[in-house]
Amino acid sequence: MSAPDLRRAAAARALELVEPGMRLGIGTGSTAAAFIALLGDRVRAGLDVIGVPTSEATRIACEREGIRLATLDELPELDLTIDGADEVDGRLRLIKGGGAALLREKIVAMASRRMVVIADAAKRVETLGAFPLPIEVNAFGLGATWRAVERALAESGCAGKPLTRRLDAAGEPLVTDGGHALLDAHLGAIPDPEGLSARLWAVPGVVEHGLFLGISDTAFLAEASGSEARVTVLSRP
Ligand SMILES: O=C[C@H](O)[C@H](O)[C@H](O)COP(=O)(O)O
Repeated sequence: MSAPDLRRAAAARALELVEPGMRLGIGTGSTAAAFIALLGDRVRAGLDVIGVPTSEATRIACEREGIRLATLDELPELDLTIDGADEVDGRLRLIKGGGAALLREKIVAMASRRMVVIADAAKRVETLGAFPLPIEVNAFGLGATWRAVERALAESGCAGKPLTRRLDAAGEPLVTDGGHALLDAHLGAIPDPEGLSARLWAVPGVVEHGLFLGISDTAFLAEASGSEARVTVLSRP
């Protein structure tokens, strides 16, 4: 059972939630790409839905599949967002942004009545933080914001942990779809995600961070079971 097979299994389970006429938030990343491909098949078979993409990459993928798209200006309320995650804990708290799309992903998820996560079961963790936490920051005053973020991390019990600037595939500083820089906090473990979230939001220059807390209510997690994929449903307690 390959990783793409597991992603497809989780995506297929989420597709069962999609009903005709729904306004969908459409996530970013390799698992969301599997969902977009399956949704495209359904759309070509006659399913009428409209989607808001969470990144330029997703917009292009959806257009290729013939999925009707809108902006959040046109559709400020969505029924359901389906998206991947980099880590999921037992309370459905997430780290997202491995693909640099966290800002649009959070805006779209918050505009949705429901956000459902699709992921390989390997993304399930006991404690968030092994995956570097992405922090999107305004490029103006980056040095000062960097220092302030380090202080916020230290106050949250994550002292002395390295902060790095995300680079793109060409090795240049990455610029997000929103025109911002991205820092990655290599924390190992986040003892208090809610506290860290509040401290990061208090830093001028921080545009958004990759902690998604209290946003998603369900995760479909796929793992190999013999030659089959088994999808486990994780619900927020
Ligand atoms: O910015 C990207 C997103 O948060 C992705 O949903 C996340 O990184 C998971 O991506 P993948 O499904 O490729 O593991």
